[in-house]
Amino acid sequence: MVTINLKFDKSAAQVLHPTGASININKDIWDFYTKQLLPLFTTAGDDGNYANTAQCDLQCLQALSRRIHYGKFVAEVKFRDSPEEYSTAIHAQDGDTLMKLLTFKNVEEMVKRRVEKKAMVFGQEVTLNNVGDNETYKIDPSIVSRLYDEWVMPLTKLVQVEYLLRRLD
Ligand SMILES: O=C(O)C(=O)C[C@]1(C(=O)O)C=C[C@@H](O)C=C1
Repeated sequence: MVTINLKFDKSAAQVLHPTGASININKDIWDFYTKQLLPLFTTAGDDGNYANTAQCDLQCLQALSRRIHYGKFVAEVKFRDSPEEYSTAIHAQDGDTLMKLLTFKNVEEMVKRRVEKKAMVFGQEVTLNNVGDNETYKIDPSIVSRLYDEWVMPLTKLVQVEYLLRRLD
């Protein structure tokens, strides 16, 4: 059982429809993180750094969970922008149409390029004599782009669909 709690302050929570609180996909996040993402940038073996590793895993999982569950707020904004359009699909409980309505491929492409660039800029090894080595990064920037393409954005959209399906309850 994965229990990573998100703490939104009270005023933020009131922006959402109350049933939004019941949406929690931390189990899916745990699964892709441990089974698919970690093997992309770790090597098998035991370096003995258990405490540091656990702390870093926890930070990553919390950051991912927060980012993905923010989809509730994005969905609320989208609903308020076009209530009629979304309501028709919600009344029909049509998740596929909701998914189409809330998807913006051009934005997704921009996000992927931006996170890859960020991983290049902030993931450089900086030494005194050599500020920034363009060849060596702490994490392969293309994996960061893939992380968003294959898991972060799809799961953010899943949260949005789940939220919208219950938005008129
Ligand atoms: O920007 C939006 O409209 C979002 O819903 C966020 C997001 C994302 O996760 O970054 C998700 C779906 C869209 O297709 C584009 C981007």
